[in-house]
Amino acid sequence: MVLHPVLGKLVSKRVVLASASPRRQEILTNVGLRFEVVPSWFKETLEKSYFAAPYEYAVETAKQKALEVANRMHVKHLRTPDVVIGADTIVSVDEQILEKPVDKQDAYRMLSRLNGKEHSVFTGVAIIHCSSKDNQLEMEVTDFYEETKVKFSDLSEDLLWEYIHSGEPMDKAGGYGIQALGGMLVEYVHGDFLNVMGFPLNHFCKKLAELYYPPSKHNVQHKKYDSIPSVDTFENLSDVESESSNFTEHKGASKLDSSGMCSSGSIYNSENSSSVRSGFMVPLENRNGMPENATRLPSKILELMDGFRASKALFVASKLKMFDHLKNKGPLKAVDIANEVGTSVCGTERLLDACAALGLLEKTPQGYSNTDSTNTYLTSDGEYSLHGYIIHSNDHLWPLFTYLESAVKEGSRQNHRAFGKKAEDLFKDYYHSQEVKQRFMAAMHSIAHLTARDVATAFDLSRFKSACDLGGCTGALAHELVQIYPNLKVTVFDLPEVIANTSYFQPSAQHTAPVTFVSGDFFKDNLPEADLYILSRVLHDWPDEKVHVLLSKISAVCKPGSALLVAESVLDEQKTCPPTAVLQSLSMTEGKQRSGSEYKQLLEKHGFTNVQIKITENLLDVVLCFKTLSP
Ligand SMILES: Cc1cn([C@H]2C[C@H](O)[C@@H](COP(=O)(O)OP(=O)(O)OP(=O)(O)O)O2)c(=O)[nH]c1=O
Repeated sequence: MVLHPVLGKLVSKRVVLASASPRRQEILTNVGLRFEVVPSWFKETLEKSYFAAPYEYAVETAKQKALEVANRMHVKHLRTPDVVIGADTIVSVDEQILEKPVDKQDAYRMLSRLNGKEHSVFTGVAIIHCSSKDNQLEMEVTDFYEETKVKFSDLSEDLLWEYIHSGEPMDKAGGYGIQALGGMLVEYVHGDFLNVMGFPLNHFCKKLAELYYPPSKHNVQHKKYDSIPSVDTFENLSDVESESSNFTEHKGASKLDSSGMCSSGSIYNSENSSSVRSGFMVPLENRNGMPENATRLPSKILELMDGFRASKALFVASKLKMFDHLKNKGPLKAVDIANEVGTSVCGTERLLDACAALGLLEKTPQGYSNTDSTNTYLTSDGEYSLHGYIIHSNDHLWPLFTYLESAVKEGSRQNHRAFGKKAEDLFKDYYHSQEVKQRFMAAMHSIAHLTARDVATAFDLSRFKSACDLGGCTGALAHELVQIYPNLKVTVFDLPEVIANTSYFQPSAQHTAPVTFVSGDFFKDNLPEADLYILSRVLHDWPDEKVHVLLSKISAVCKPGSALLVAESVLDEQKTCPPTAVLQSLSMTEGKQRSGSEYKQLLEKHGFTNVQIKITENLLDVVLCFKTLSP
């Protein structure tokens, strides 16, 4: 999917759409972007005569909408978003700006002006990247606009009034909605249709590409970002990715303080095709080479020092199912939640306040309520719930990490200290305790379900007729695959104890081809036949020797032209990125996280060639390779 790598840059960020427009929400949701909606309170009352051109008004309004939300979220809830997106759509005819009609007469006035003529629809968009430094909000603003020309046919008075009485014009710029009944009024459209609906998606993706994939130093003269970057292969992963990993190093945005003032001095300077600004913060150094702000609190370090408290607060609130109660009954006071879950009122209040401080809850005089992303990810029954993984982190990983010091000294797992059992014995518990098994499967399911779409679409797999997901657990990836590739038959192959417990995790309404579950041990048993084998989150569990055994087994059953898809978090060549994968290594299992070149080497050794790696930035990256004639 071509757009995906660019939008993928937003996956790990807290994205807020500062707009109440259902069309904007729909356009961004349709392309898989996950975001919170916080409608802006900015009143659209800027003095139009101050703007030289109509689009300048739309851009400034979009910017003010986004700034208002960024500031409000920072100040009111101490919950600074990473990215805030604002937009404003206007219709312009004869140099006049038309916004939403205030009543039916106003709608009639607007539609009559548009009747039989061509007009322009401008949407201004502001993308604000926020960060909080010593509790001060810092913002980098990028803005742009898109113009689409629309021509109305000659329309009769009756038709105009009939349209107005439909109620459709009232919440739309220019008094019409091209995407619904209003489409009947339109003779032609020149330009981006979605721009008329309120959000120029294509230009937005190009702007993100400029921000996240800036031209490299070497070819700055030649590289022009008028297209959206597509799949990163192993060969071309190098400089663009590494140079773009830290947003604050990018040119192409203006830096604002929380008052909305641009540090370069200019508050308004928009161009259609680019918005290159100056004004980057460079740490000042005094003569001794000591950063001048050394006496200010180092926020990153403080954040890390407090990280364990934050994690535990999240774990405990999840374990006590506080987010579930709030989803069903919120807003609730601390005393109500304490009564529901059987905890102390004072302890509950402190925990809920901590969750609010961490941005997981909203606190108002009416009580506490979940944020949108808490409803989506933290309640136990949501489709994209991470509850299973959080409970696994609390019950299994937390005790292990308590013994990290011994783990580092001894270079081995600490299961015996954390659980009084050796790792092998603990593993047997998974088979004997139904509760532990379900918890572990729920944890694996959470991650597999959340990453399934990215894994399934990282490469075009439509050429394959059959796939076998080795260690595919609950079938979360398999179900996504059959949905995306209707001609693909997918088999999940996993241990009998796992397969026996998959029914709980199956999607309730199955509109797609069913997935087949087969029990077996991929080290010992024959593998089902397939054109495409999948190993998702399997290889990092095993040391190289075991990986060789498994790969040679797959290679032996793979016919030439068949492929192997590996989904893992791929480390950079320095092995310091991404941090989640690097931190996971501290569990000291006998397996390990590997870099792109390590995966390439392992796979090539077993006759797999044309190794391509796609960095998805959503926990799991994807490696695809093909079996050649002779290993
Ligand atoms: C011209 C046209 C506009 N529109 C809509 C897009 C925008 O939602 C709306 C213009 O109003 P806006 O002020 O841009 O947006 P909004 O009020 O809907 O939301 P917010 O201010 O919270 O961001 O008109 C259509 O849906 N179809 C059309 O054909």
